[in-house]
Amino acid sequence: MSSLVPPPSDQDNPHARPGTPALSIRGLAKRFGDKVAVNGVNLEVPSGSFFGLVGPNGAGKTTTLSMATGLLRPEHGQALVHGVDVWQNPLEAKKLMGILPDGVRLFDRLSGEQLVTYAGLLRGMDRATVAERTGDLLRALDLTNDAGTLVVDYSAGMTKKIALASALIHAPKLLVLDEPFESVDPVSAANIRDILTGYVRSGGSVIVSSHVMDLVQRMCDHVAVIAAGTVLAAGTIDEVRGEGTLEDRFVELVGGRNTTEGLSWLRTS
Ligand SMILES: Nc1ncnc2c1ncn2[C@@H]1O[C@H](COP(=O)(O)OP(=O)(O)OP(=O)(O)O)[C@@H](O)[C@H]1O
Repeated sequence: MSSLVPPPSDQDNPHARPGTPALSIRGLAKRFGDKVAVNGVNLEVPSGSFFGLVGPNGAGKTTTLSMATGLLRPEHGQALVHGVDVWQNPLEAKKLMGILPDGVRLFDRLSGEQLVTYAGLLRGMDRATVAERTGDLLRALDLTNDAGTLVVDYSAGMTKKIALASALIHAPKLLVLDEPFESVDPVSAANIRDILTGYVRSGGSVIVSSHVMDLVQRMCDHVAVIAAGTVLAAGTIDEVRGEGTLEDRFVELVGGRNTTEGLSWLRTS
C-alpha cells in the first residue's frame, strides 16, 4: 500500500536544502479583531519526521497551519519550508508542499478522478504519470468505485480522502494535513496511516493536526501541544508525554475538564 505513493523527489526542487528542517515556524502571530488567535508560535518540524499538532478547539492549529502554508497572511513571523520562505518565495515553497487544508472549498463540480488529475496537471506533471498516480491513489483510498462521482456528492469522509489524494499526487517533500482523519472510517484511516508511514519512511515529512491523542501517540514521532495560540510543549512524543500517556499530559497541560453537575436536567432518572 505505502509503495503506491511515490517517494518525495528533489528533482523539481532546487531550492530545497538538505539538512534544514522540513518546516520552521518563527514567531507566527495573527489576530482576528480583538481575538489573538496565534500568539508568536515557534515550531521546528525536523526533516523526515512525523509531527503531530494537538490542542483544544480554538487553540489556533488551523490558523497556524494556514499561515505556514501560504493560505493566510501572518501579522508577524515567518514560515520556512526546507529553508524556503513561504511568504517571500511562495511558488518555490508551494512546490515542496502538499496541503490538506481544513474547510477550504474544493472544485466540487469535478468528479473525484478529475479533481486529482487537475491537481497533478496544475503541478506541471505529464498526463501519463498523472493518470497512473491518480489510479493508484483512488485505489489506495478506496475511491475507485466513486471516481466518476462529482465531489459535491461525496460524503464528508470521501471529500477528505479525495482532498488528501490531491495533496499527494506530486509526491511533495512536506505534507501539511489539517485533521486528515476527521470523518474518515476506521479502515480508510488505517490505509491513510499506512500511506503516511511509508511516505515518512521514504524520506518525506508530515505535520498533522488531530484531536485523537492515541492516534498521534502511535503514529507520530514528534508532537506540539498548543492552546490559546501558544505552544505549551513540543518535542519527541516521549519527551512530551513523560511517564504517562499523551492524553494524560494533554489534559494536564491544557486543563479545562468540566464537571457535569450543572446539567442535572439532562439526567433521565
Ligand atoms: N476567520 C476568522 N475570523 C474570526 N475568528 C477566527 C477566524 N478563524 C479563526 N478564528 C478564531 O481564532 C481562534 C483559533 O481558531 P483555529 O481555527 O485556528 O483553532 P483550531 O485549533 O484549529 O480549532 P479546532 O480544533 O476547533 O479546529 C478561535 O478563537 C477562532 O474563533
